[in-house]
Order: sequence, then C-alpha cells, then structure tokens
Amino acid sequence: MRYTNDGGQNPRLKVLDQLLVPHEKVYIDVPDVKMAYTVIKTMQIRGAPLIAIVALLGLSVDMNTNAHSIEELDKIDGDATAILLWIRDKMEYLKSSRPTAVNLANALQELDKAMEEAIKNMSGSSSSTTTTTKEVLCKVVLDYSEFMLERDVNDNKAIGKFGAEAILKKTGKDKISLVTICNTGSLATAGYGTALGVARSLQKMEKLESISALETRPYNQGSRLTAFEILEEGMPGGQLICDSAAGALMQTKKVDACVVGADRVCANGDTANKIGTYNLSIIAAFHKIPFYVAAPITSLDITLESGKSIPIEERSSEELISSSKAPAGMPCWNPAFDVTPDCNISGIITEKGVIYPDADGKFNVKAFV
Ligand SMILES: CSC[C@H]1O[C@H](OP(=O)(O)O)[C@H](O)[C@@H]1O
Repeated sequence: MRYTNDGGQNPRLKVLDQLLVPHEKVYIDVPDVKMAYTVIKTMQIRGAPLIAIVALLGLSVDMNTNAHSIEELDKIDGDATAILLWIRDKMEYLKSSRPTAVNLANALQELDKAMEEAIKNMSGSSSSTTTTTKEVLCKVVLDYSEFMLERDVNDNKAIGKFGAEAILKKTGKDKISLVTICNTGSLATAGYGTALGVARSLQKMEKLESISALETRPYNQGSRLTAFEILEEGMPGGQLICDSAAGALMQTKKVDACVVGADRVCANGDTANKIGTYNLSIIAAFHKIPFYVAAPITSLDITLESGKSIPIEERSSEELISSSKAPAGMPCWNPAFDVTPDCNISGIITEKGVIYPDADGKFNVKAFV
C-alpha cells in the first residue's frame, strides 16, 4: 500500500493489486469510497486488518479530496446531523463489502464515537472559530484513519513478540517449526503481520527452524502471498505444502506449533478464519501440536457469544470453478471462512498478551477487552 498526505489534508491512496502478486506489481489508485469498496469486494486487497485500514483511508481520501463529495458536503455544511448521516451511509456501504472479518465494523464504531465527540465539543466550544462542521469531521476521519495505520504496525510487532515467547515457553524447544495458513503478513496488514509476524519475531530471535505455508485454496493466498513474503524475508526452512498435506507433515516431520490469523474471535474463543483452518486445528489436536490464533484486539467480537453467530462469507461458484479447473456450470459451495472451536485453540495472541483458557478449558475473551 502507498499512502501519502502532503500538505496535512491531502491524503492519497494506492493499493497493491494482490490478485496479481507475486507475478506482477500493479498499484491501483483509490480516489473514493466506491473504489475502496471495489478493491475489498474483489479481493484485490484482503486480510482482516488491511480491509479496515483501506476502507477508512478510502473514506478519508473521498471526503478530503473527491470533488463530488466535497460539493455534496459543502451543501450540507453546518448541519451536523446531515453530515453524520452522509458519512454513516458511506460507512454502511463499506461495511457491506465483506461480512466475516469484524475489524472494519469495530473501526467504524470507534470512528463514529470520535465524530460524535467532535460534534459535541464543537457545540460546547465558546471560541469564535471559523472551522465548519465539515472541516472538523473531515479532519476527524483523516486523523483516525492515519492513527489506525500506525497502530496496526505497532500492534503486530507486539503480537509477534508475545507469540514467539509463548510458543518457545510452551514447547520448551530451542528452534521452532511452524505451520500456517492463508496470508497474515505485511500484505494482509499495515505491516509486519499477525501470525506471520510471530514467525518474523522467531526468525529475528534466531529461533525459527522452519515454516510450512499451506497453499490456501481456492484463492491461494498461501502459495501466492505467504510464499512471496517467506522468500522475501529469507525465512529459514520456508516451504509450501498443499492444503491436504498438513496431516502427513505432522505425522512424518517435526512440527512444533500452528499459528493462524483470525477474521473474528468470539467471546468464548471460537475463531473464524480462512477456510481450511478448522481442518488444520483438528489435525493439530490429533497430533497434540499447540494451535495458536494471532490477532489484534480489533479482531475480537465480544458481542457474539459463540462462533455459531458469525456471518460466513460465501463466494461465487465461478471463483472455485476457475481455480480448480472444474467444468463450467458445476454447482459449488464456496465458503471463504470456517470456525475453529475454542477447544482446539491453545492460546489467542493479541498485542496486550496471550489469552489462555482457564482451568476448565474455557476462554474469557470479554475479560481481556
Ligand atoms: C491478518 S489477516 C486475517 C485473515 O484475513 C484473511 O482472509 P482473506 O484473505 O479472505 O481476506 C485470512 O482469513 C486471514 O487469516
């Protein structure tokens, strides 16, 4: 992603088209909310934290630089309720792009609070300022989207550190062999990565022996994106395995831990992540290999008691047909995510530390937020 803001209130956003990585590096200009929605929906950018960041930066670029939006906002300037409604309408549109990851919904909720607060402060202020409602809210959206960008990298570094320490302690090993699924690295976040950030931290500590990446059918985020990041970082023992080789790997080779990302973690620890994660957790449980979820607090959804209520995105048959070379017209079921039950999870690694199950084996995610 390329984000610039010269002049203080002139944000510009370009995103790397992840559908073309690793073979081509093409950047797409995101001048408005419509394009932010499109790049998310079509998976030109993906990864729960990055979806939230691109949506918010897209909103900020739209409000601050898009001529049509500026004109619309100018017309209703001074009417705080009308401006709020205008922004909330865009927020709802962005939120409808992909339903499973909760990071975007959480970010928009936080932003909404910041906007309400700013409006309250404006009406309470006695100073004879010439700043208009529109200017104030454009600045709130801009500041908040930039804050998210910065916070995500710092959070990921903390996740990496806590995760590496937890895995070393749990396994008692000096060198760790990991398995991961999907892409949770710099490409899925503002930088560093969540689950792949844990691998990065182990590598920095010279404690990473190997990392096996699943290809992650049908979109192949593992074979295209994680493989690319593993090679770029020169991670020791980096290798690609097909999704169905995970069992054989655990049966015949050294695997010390699995570490995966998350799109939504419920109050009881149930975790939605890329389709195939549930299978991986079952194989890991069978082989008594610790299984960690690495995710920022923004991926936690304590309003849902269990994974049964997580909306699971189903994508088109065409995507599965083209990637699997199935005959055209073949009916498909193509869920993008599955839910790993709490009982298969050893720990949830966040930037505030690791959430472990209690003595009864139950997670209390609420207590952590
Ligand atoms: C830190 S990435 C979290 C999460 O997002 C991915 O999904 P997608 O590629 O469909 O956007 C995947 O499930 C990752 O684990």
